Amino acid sequence: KAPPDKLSMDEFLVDALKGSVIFGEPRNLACLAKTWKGGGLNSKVHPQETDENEGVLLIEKLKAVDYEYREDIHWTKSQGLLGTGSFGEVYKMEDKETGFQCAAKKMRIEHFRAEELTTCTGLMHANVLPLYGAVKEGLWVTIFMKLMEGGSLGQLLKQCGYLPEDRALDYLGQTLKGLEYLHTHNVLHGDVKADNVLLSGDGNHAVLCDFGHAAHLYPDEMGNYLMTGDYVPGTETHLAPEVVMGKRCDAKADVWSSCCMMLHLLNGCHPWVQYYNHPLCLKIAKEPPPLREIPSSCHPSTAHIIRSGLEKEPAKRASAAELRKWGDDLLVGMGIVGGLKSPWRGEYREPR
Ligand SMILES: CN1C=C[C@@](O)(C#Cc2ccnc(-n3nc(C(N)=O)c4cc(F)ccc43)c2)C1=O
Repeated sequence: KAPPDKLSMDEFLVDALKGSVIFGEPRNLACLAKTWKGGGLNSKVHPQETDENEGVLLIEKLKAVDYEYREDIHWTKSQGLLGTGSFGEVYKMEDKETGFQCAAKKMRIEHFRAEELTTCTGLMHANVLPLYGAVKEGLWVTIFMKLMEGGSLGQLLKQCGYLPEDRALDYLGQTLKGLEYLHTHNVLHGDVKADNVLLSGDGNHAVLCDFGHAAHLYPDEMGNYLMTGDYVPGTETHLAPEVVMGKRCDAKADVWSSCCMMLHLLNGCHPWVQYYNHPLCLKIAKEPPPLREIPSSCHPSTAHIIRSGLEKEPAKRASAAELRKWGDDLLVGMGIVGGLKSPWRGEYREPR
């Protein structure tokens, strides 16, 4: 290891942060998270230090005490399980000192990918779930985030079958706004689907969550921003052709997934599964896009948006920004400016 005066700023920061929980900056958390990858140093070198507690809290309502933030001592899970994300369970939690409530995703360190934090630290957008901090306690990593009382779009679909077109268009539009922001910050979400879109208590505000499959996008010699590193593929039914073919992919992979999600919202079932058996990867690579699953009752412009996002060639596929713009114009065209016509938890609709 380089002598202290030769450490980079980040290495210096991490050295100072190891073994403590502090109130700090997103950048501090990103640096520390990189040392948690692969089970962290201590789990191998010093197995006895498996209750070491370190991390960075990003909001003042989560209060570390004497550089510690431990479950059941400083914070506690309240009520039941909210959901299960990629490799983790999500709970409602409460800070014991402030009484502040938020959500917490807890996972074993072997399942933790530093990208889950390095991709979302420092990002702030109305349609991206805010990060409140993260701590490691022994061999567990817990990530804190804003509580979304409306639950996930996946849960909404289970309750009401499929969504009316105006609601589906509005949720797709909000998801595309979040994707547009991530893509301009060279982040690929990697697992866009209804389970990873969360809703406010009144169902009107949607945010993208779960960066467990996210990846940083880097420019190649041609200036295309491509994904590198160990991408863990997302949900099979929503994977883009270039992903199943193992090609290096770019932000357009998220656009394909967002339109697979739109088919799920409109039909109440995932694309492909009604026509093909597993493994679906071969079909996604070989077959034409699932355009026959676009409901015939859809507005022609809604069908156009989905077709443009389901182009098999990434270069020909629309970007998140283009689809979002068409979606906005369509909602205006449909006369939906002030508010949506259909209730957000309407009557049950038998999946098509
Ligand atoms: C910013 N950030 C930090 C961690 C993160 O990668 C995640 C996640 C994740 C995965 C699955 N599910 C939920 N999930 N969260 C909530 C909530 N916040 O209220 C929730 C509520 C549910 F009813 C069901 C699943 C839920 C959250 C991420 O994005």
